[in-house]
Amino acid sequence: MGFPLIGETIQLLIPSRSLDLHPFIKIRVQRYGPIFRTSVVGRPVVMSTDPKFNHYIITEEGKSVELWYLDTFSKMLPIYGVGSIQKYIRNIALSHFGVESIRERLLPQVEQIVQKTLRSWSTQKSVELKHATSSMLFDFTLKQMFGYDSENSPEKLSDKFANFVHGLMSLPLNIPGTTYHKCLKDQKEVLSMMRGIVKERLASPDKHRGDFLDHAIQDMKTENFLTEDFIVQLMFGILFGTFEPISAVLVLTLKLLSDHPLIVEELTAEHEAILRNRHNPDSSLSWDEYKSMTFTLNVINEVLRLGNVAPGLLRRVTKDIKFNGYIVPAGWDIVLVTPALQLNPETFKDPIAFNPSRWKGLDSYTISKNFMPFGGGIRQCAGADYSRAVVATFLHILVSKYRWTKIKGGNIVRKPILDFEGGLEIEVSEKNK
Ligand code: HEM
Repeated sequence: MGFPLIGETIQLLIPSRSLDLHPFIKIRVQRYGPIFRTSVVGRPVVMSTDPKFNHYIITEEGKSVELWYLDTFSKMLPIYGVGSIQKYIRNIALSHFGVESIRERLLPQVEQIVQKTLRSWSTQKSVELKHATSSMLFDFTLKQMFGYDSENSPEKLSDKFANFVHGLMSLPLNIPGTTYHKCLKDQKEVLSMMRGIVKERLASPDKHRGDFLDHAIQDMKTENFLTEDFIVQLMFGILFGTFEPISAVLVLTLKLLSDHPLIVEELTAEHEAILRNRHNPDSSLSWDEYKSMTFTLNVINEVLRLGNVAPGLLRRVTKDIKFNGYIVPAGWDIVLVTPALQLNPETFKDPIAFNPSRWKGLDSYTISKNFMPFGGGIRQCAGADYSRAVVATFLHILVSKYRWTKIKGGNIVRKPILDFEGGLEIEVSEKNK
């Protein structure tokens, strides 16, 4: 359990520079077995790499466990709720970013923003990918939510949001000059911009745009918990879900692809075939074309498996849990270490190798039990399909129309959230120029 109060927090936060399972987990699994206890950020915690226990806990949501996030996260992102609030958030997110919306509306719009972004990158000497993809996703998500127009916005709000995200993992010391202080300040500014938009909409209830914000305002008539402040926090929370993980996946994809030219060739062949088979070469990406990207979707699965963007699922025990002769008492926290399953050599041979072709041989049962980049059970990510569609569309335009080379960076660091030291700088140019 480590030292009094801080427990083993420092050991957990020691950065690891590999895609492999964090040494904190590896060492303890070797020493104590697949389920062990520790103390982190002043809390007693059980960490599990055991598939059976993990699945059991996922099905216990709302019975003997509930969602838990680190105190800094829950203070800054108070929106991830329980019960009817959770259902509401899930449903509204799915109705704007779920499969139906992707098929009916989003796919061509994502294609357009990616085309515009890549065209602009191709005019620059170099692009820092994490910053540039985050900015693209920020502008696009807010455009979907309330028609945000980044080009005519006086400030680069995506930079402020990036500072906020960066500060979330810093020491929570609110003193001028600290990262955390800046994080709170930037969060306030983004929230204040959103609050202004919500107020404007509430003041002109007759105009209907049919977007996310209209939907939420409409629901204020039936859902008591939906206040002006709740809607602002809701949009902020969904923005966070989009901004950080998708950009991390995009950066890791390009980092891994730049190290594996043969995989880029196979990917390019798939996308050139899609373009060749099109009746109208100017038509936009269709749902059927997206669904036909078998290899691309294997590349994305492989990146999600290795990336482990969510380093675990966090739960708090509300009623004593008995498992294999042990008791996890109420009040303890549980971390389901899903990366351990995704990097298990018995399921994924040579687990650290980037090998998208491995997915051809995996059956759906094995996948469902061992691959959980988007969580599982009733809390399974509402943005999973959208995230896959964004990455696939990005790859479609990139490999069919552009060339890129890595200039520098792409050094992986887990703290324990995936990051890239010094970012990843690339140069992009149009293929036919
Ligand atoms: C690569 C991108 C993403 C990853 C890896 C990811 C991962 C996850 C994970 C692991 C969970 C489960 C958390 C838990 O059980 O504790 C989750 C939940 C959630 N995600 Fe995502 N996410 C991604 C993108 C998105 C996007 C784009 C959206 C919004 C459009 C989104 C919205 C949500 C929501 C609303 C929940 C909560 C669901 C609930 O509590 O019912 N996510 N996500």
